[in-house]
This record gives sequence, structure tokens and C-alpha cells, in this order.
Amino acid sequence: MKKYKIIANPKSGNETAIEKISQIIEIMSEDGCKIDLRLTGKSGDAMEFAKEDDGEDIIISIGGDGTLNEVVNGIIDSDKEVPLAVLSGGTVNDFANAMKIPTDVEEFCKMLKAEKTKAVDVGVAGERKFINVAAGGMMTEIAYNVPEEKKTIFGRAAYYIEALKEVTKLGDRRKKNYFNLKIESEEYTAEEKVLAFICANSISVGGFELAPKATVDDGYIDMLIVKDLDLSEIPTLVGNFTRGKHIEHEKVIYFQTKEMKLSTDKSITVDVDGERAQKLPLTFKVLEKAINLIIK
Ligand SMILES: Nc1ncnc2c1ncn2[C@@H]1O[C@H](COP(=O)(O)OP(=O)(O)OP(=O)(O)O)[C@@H](O)[C@H]1O
Repeated sequence: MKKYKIIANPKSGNETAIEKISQIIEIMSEDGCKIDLRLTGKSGDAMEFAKEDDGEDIIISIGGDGTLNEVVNGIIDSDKEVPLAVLSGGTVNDFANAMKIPTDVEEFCKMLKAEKTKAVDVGVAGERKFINVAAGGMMTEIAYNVPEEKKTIFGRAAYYIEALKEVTKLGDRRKKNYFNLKIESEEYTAEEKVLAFICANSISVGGFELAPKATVDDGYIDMLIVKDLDLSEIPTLVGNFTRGKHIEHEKVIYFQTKEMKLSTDKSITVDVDGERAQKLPLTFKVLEKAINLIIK
């Protein structure tokens, strides 16, 4: 009998995850499989649940990118080879969207039963692993500035409203926002004045195809660095996001690497899959094909 361990954040996605949790249990119980349901109550729980060995055949993460990040860290840190399935329950769900994982619970269960897997890379930023993105600088603050009640009312649009507010403030704050970033890698080494950097494993970041050359199993992390932009240059850059043309912008640096070190003269916290992690300086690496992901 198959044993599934479900690690779910009941609060994610404005509490919509809870509906998906009951739906999945209902559908899967009909098949007579064994389900071990672990609901998170706070930050860190998902990582601990993933680390524990309960003899599960498959781990299912239900929540947003933050929950998924903790599950991935737990699996890697405990050297498990158990396959992972990801059911979107959050507000953005970048990684599940990038992997075209069904969001409909019935479709998701069909995918589970078929058990088709793909080995995907995992990025490392210092001690913390990321499955989708590690980022630092201006725009990364947005996620923390969006109040919960706004997320409930506006959903994903709340992030764009906050981003717009940041951009309009950029004119006077630009000088304070940029920082010196020292990048050391085989592919690119320089010191630049930058606004933000994004280190991506998958193509999709914040719902945009920000890392157009990224594939999750190529053994590389894609680095996108936005240098000191003028306010007037932002609409063109954002307009080019959808066509992947932004990487040709003169204020954008884009390269692929297996390992790099980033250091800075400011206090810059790196976030991993949307959750705050460690401060620079940090070494970024790739663990090639480290997770067996269940895909459609
Ligand atoms: N029961 C809980 N109540 C409040 N916070 C929780 C709970 N369980 C986990 N958390 C914290 O919430 C963080 C974010 O959760 P998650 O990413 O799943 O949802 P989200 O914020 O709705 O989605 P997204 O990241 O896509 O916006 C987790 O990393 C964890 O620190």
C-alpha cells in the first residue's frame, strides 16, 4: 500500500489551501492508500516534517513557494531520495506554475498515480537551498511589505500594487537603493552598482519569465542582475519581460553558472523562494538533479 506524507500549510493562499487538503484526502482515500497529514503551524514546521523518516513513498507539499522551499530543504538535508509532488496552495506558486503542475486537485491526483518523475536541480545560497529563486535587493522587499489583508482582498495583484509604489518612489530613493555587488564566478567577475539580483533555477520568477534561458535540469543557475536604472528606463524593461528581451537591456547582466560568490558593502539579506534567509557574502551553487519531482 502506497504511503503519502502530505505537508500542508493551512494558512497559505489566503486559506484556500485548506479546501485542497480536504479534497485530496477525499479523492485519495477512495484508492485505499495510506495518508499521513502534517499541518504546519509556524515557520520551520514543513522542514522538520520533511526531514522525519515516516517510511513514506511520496511527499506532497501543499502551500505556496515558502512551504515548498522548507520541504525541499528538509528532503535534501536528510539525504532522502523520496519523490516530491507539489500542489499549489499559495498566492504566487512560481515553481509549480513553471513546471506546469495541475492546480486542479483531480488532475493532480491523476498525475500522482501515474508517478512520472523528473530529476530537477536545487540551488544553494549559503546554507539554504532554493528550488526556484534566490534574490536580493530592491524588489525583494515587496513581498514582505504586502500586508496579509491586502493579499486576501487582491491576491496576486497586491504584489503588483506594492511594486508600483516602490517604482514610483525610486526617483528619490535610487541612490539609497543601489549597492556595490562583487560577483566572482568562472563566467563573470566584476564589481557593479546594482539595484537587485536574481539567481534562478526555473524560468518563472514572480509570475514573469525573468530567467528565459533557465531550465530546471541543466545543472546551472541563471543570474540576472539589474544595474542602477533611471526611472524612465523601467517601463521599457518591464515591457520586455514578457518577450524575454529584458536580458539584452544595457543595464541588465545575465549569465549562467554552476558556482559564484556574491559580496557587498551593504547589509543585504537574500531570500530563498520568497522567504528571508542569510545575508551576503554567500556562495551560490547547484545540486544537480537533486530532487525527483512528480510531473505531468
Ligand atoms: N499555520 C501557519 N500559520 C502562519 N504561517 C505559517 C503557518 N505554517 C507555515 N507558515 C509560514 O508561512 C510561510 C509562507 O507560506 P506559503 O509560502 O505556503 O504561503 P503563501 O505566503 O500564501 O504563498 P506564496 O509564498 O505563494 O505567497 C511559510 O514559509 C511559513 O514560514
